[in-house]
Amino acid sequence: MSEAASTRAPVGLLPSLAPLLCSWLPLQRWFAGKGRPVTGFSLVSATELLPVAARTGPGLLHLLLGVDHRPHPTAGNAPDCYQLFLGIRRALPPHLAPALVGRPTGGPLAGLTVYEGLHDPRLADLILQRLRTPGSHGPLRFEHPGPRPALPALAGPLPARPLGAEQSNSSLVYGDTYILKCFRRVQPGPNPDLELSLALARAGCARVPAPLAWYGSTGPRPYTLGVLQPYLRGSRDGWRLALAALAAGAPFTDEARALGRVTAEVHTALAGELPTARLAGPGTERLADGMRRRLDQAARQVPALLPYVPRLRAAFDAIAELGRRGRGWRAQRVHGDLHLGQALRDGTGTPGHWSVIDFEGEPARPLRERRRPEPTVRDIAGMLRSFDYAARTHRPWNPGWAERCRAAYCEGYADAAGADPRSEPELLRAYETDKAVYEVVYESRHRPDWLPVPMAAIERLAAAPI
Ligand SMILES: Nc1ncnc2c1ncn2[C@@H]1O[C@H](COP(=O)(O)OP(=O)(O)O)[C@@H](O)[C@H]1O
Ligand SMILES: O=P(O)(O)O[C@H]1O[C@H](CO)[C@@H](O[C@H]2O[C@H](CO)[C@@H](O)[C@H](O)[C@H]2O)[C@H](O)[C@H]1O
Repeated sequence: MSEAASTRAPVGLLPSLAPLLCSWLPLQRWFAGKGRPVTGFSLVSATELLPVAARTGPGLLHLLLGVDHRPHPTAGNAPDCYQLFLGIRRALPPHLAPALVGRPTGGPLAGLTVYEGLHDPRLADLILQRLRTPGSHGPLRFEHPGPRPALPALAGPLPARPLGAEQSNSSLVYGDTYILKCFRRVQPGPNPDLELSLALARAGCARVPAPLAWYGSTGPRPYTLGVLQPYLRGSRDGWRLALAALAAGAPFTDEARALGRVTAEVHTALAGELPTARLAGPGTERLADGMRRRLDQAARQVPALLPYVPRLRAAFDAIAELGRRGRGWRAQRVHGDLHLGQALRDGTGTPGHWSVIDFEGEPARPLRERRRPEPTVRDIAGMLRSFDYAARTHRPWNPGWAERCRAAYCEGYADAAGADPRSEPELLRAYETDKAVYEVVYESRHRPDWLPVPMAAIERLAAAPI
C-alpha cells in the first residue's frame, strides 16, 4: 500500500487476517466482546503508518476494525469498533515473540508475521514522531492544543514501553516523560477523556495532566483514538496505596480526605467550563429509568443478582418519587468512573498531592450517555465503592477501615465544595447501587474471581432500610 492509498486496504487483507484475529482478539484484556462469539469483521479504515514494503524494518498498519458478534439480548447487534496497531515483519525477534498475532497464509501479507505493534519500541517511537507534528495521514488527523507545538524538541529518542497494566485501553510510556493512551473500543464522537482533560486545562485545573497532543480519524463518523499527556513520574495510584495501608494496618483517612477535596476541585472546574443542567421532574424519572434498565440488563447477564432486584429497584424508585414531589438536583459533566485507581499521588510521597486521570467514563456505556450532565454524586459514589472494594479484597476484611475512609472522603469533599454528599442520602444510595450493579457485570466479564466483592455490596445495599 502507498500512503496515498492508505484509506483503502489491499484486496484480500481482511480475509487473510480474520482467522488470526478471531483467536487473538478474545485473549486481549481490552476486548469487550468476551463470551460473545465473533461472527465477522469489517474494515472501517486501514492506514499504513510505515510501509509494509520496506524490507529493512517493520511495517505498521493502523486499523479501525468493525467486529460483529452473534446478537445478544443486552449487548445489541451493532458491530463494535476497535483500534489495532499491527506490526509486520518477516520474522519476530525473540523479545517480540509474546506479541505475535499470527502468520497469514494468503493475501497481501502471506509469508509475513503480524504482531502487536505497540509492543515494538521502533514502532512506538514512530507513533510519537507522528504526534510531534500536527497534520493528516490518510484518514488519521494528529492535533495539538494550540498553534505552538506542545511537545518540546528533545535531543534523543525516548525509549518506549507498554504500560502492561490491567487496562481497558493500551498505554505507552515514553522515557518517563509522556504517556500515550490508545483507545481500544471506540465509538464515534468526542471521547470525554480528551474533552474533559482539555476543558480542565482551559480552566487552569492543575489536578489533571493536560493533553499535549492527540489523534483521531476524520470522516462523517470521527473517532477520538489516542491522547498524549505528561507522565507523572514516580506517582503511585490510590488503589495500591490503599492496599498498602490496609496491609500495614495503617489508616488512610488523611489521604481519603485529600481525595475528597481534589474531587470537589475537579467538579468545580468542570462546572465552570462546561454546560450544567437542572435535573428535575421528567429528568429525575429518566435518571431512575436508566438505573432500573441497567439493573434489569445486569440481572439477565448475572442471574445471581435476581433475588436482590426488587430491593435494589426500591432505591431507584425512591429518587423518582422525590422527583415527583418536586425535588431536583444540579447536573454537570463528571468523571464518570472515579475509583482509587484513577487517582495518582505524586512521587514526593507528600500526603494529599493527588492528580485525577481517565475521564473516559465507564467504557461499556454508550458515549452519548457518558457525555450527559449528571449529579456529582455519581463520582462520589464511585470512590466510596472503591474504599469498600479495597477493604473487601484485604484479608481479614476490615469494614471499619472502609467506613472511616468513606466518612473522611465526604468530609474533604464538603470542605471544598461547601455541600456534604451525605446530605442527599437517597441520591447517594441510588448511585452507589447503580455502581455496584455495574461492577457485578464488569467483574463477571473480566475478573470472575472478584465477583464476590461487588456482590457483598449488593447484599448490604439490598438489606439496608429505605
Ligand atoms: N499521566 C500519567 N502519569 C503516570 N501514570 C499514568 C498516567 N496516566 C495513566 N497512568 C497509569 O496508567 C494506568 C492506566 O491509565 P488509564 O487512563 O486509567 O487507562 P484505562 O482507561 O485503559 O484504564 C493508570 O492506572 C496509571 O497507573
Ligand atoms: O479500566 P478502568 O479504570 O476504566 O475501569 C474499569 O476497571 C476497574 C478495575 O481495574 C473497575 O474498578 C473496580 O475495581 C477497582 C479495583 O481494581 C475498584 O477500586 C473500583 O472501585 C471498582 O469499580 C472499574 O469499575 C471499571 O470500569
